[in-house]
Amino acid sequence: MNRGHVVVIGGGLAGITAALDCRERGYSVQLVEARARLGGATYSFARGDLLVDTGQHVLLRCYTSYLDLLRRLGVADGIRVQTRFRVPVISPGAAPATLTRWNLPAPGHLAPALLGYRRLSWAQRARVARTALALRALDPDDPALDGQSLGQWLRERGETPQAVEALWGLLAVAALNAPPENASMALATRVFRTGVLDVADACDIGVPQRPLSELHGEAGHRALLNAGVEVRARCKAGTIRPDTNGFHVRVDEPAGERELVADSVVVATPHRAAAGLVADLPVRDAEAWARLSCSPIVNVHVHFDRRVTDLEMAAVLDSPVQWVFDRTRISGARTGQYLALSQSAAEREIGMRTEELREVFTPALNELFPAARRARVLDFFVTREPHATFRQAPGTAALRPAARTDVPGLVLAGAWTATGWPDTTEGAVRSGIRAAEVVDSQQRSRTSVEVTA
Ligand SMILES: Cc1cc2nc3c(=O)[nH]c(=O)nc-3n(C[C@H](O)[C@H](O)[C@H](O)COP(=O)(O)OP(=O)(O)OC[C@H]3O[C@@H](n4cnc5c(N)ncnc54)[C@H](O)[C@@H]3O)c2cc1C
Repeated sequence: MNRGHVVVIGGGLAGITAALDCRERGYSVQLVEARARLGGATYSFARGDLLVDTGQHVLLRCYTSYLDLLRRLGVADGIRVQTRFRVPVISPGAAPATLTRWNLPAPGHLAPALLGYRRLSWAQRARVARTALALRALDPDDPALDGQSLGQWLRERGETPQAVEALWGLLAVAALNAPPENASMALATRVFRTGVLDVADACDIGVPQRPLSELHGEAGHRALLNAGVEVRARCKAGTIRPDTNGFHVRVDEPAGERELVADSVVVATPHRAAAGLVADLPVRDAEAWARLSCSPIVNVHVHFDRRVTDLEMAAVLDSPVQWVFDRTRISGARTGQYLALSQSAAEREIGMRTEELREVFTPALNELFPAARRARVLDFFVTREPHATFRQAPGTAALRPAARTDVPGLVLAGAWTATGWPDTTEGAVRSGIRAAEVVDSQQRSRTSVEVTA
């Protein structure tokens, strides 16, 4: 049965999910993607003998929709989730600390680790416990929360700058790609409640064990073709024109320009591209989407000629390095050790040249890992994503649109839409699921009106 025809614009995780779900609901689907590959913001490239991910995409066990998508794509084994949350926290010249959870019901699962977290004084640890309980009582969907920053809220609870830096900020900067002073308290509440405080095992960290292009773009492409979706890569959507029967989508592809005709259109592009695509349509507040702005992520990649650390992953304090990941096995490196340093909210680093970054990060690694001083650097390179996420600042909840627009049949998806989640792989997948639900409910009500008319 064909319930109608859907064009999905954008082949990131949101578009892949929306296309698969629409197909499963009985629609014929075309997915158009401007680039030569699917996967959107998540991709890998070859450099020498390394397969490099442009960003380290970690997840939490509470990313249920994303993990379910990977099962549907047949690549669930490409993720390893810790059996129990454990993050080493290292800093130059100091004994490492560990953040971990115990097998206790929430929120007690974190109490032993907090008690043993030597980066904070006893008074600071007691304060953190009280603050965590207060945070647990907040509602992430409360619009008032979005008016303030995590930093301000923590200060009002008496959290010291050291506790913010060594604990709250450590997690928030990575999760929200924003420092606590610029992070929406509503999104921070979502991260800390859903990801850390409410359910004991929600915080277990998952790390992709295969390059992201394999996990998302290639597996997604295969699954879409198997499901019967027509995938048009190198196909950039230009304008969307509605008529009485649906939509005409003008696309530009290597063979030339053409028009696709659809009953429904899902726009699953980043927010600025989406605003451009709907600019001529009566979609309320589209011009405000630009105010979501962007936050950069920079990854510094260092390939040593030998092992310099046994850590697979660590958070770093008192150093320019934020997080370090051992990518040796996953990248297929044949010699030495390949580390990726992931720098979120990288406003400073995004404008620095590779040589300048080398001058900062080589000594920083030497301080963290003494074995690095004797190692030779085989390769040092940088990947910069200036538009990695939208700026997850106070006031952005009001700017994030719902999937349903004012134009029936025109539906939005993308990690930047109003999922209630931060700009994450989980948010992207949830937005795709929601977009397919809206397409289906609108199409059903339209066809039932036509039948009764
Ligand atoms: C460096 C980096 C690190 C990250 N780390 C993490 C992490 O650790 N954990 C986490 O959960 N999330 C992380 N994220 C965020 C996560 O990658 C995104 O939230 C998610 O991938 C967004 O998916 P999306 O489908 O909404 O958008 P996108 O992936 O941006 O996909 C949109 C697609 O639309 C296409 N497009 C745009 N315009 C057009 C057009 N006119 N016609 C056709 N196609 C078009 C684009 O080419 C793109 O493929 C990170 C992101 C980056 C960049």
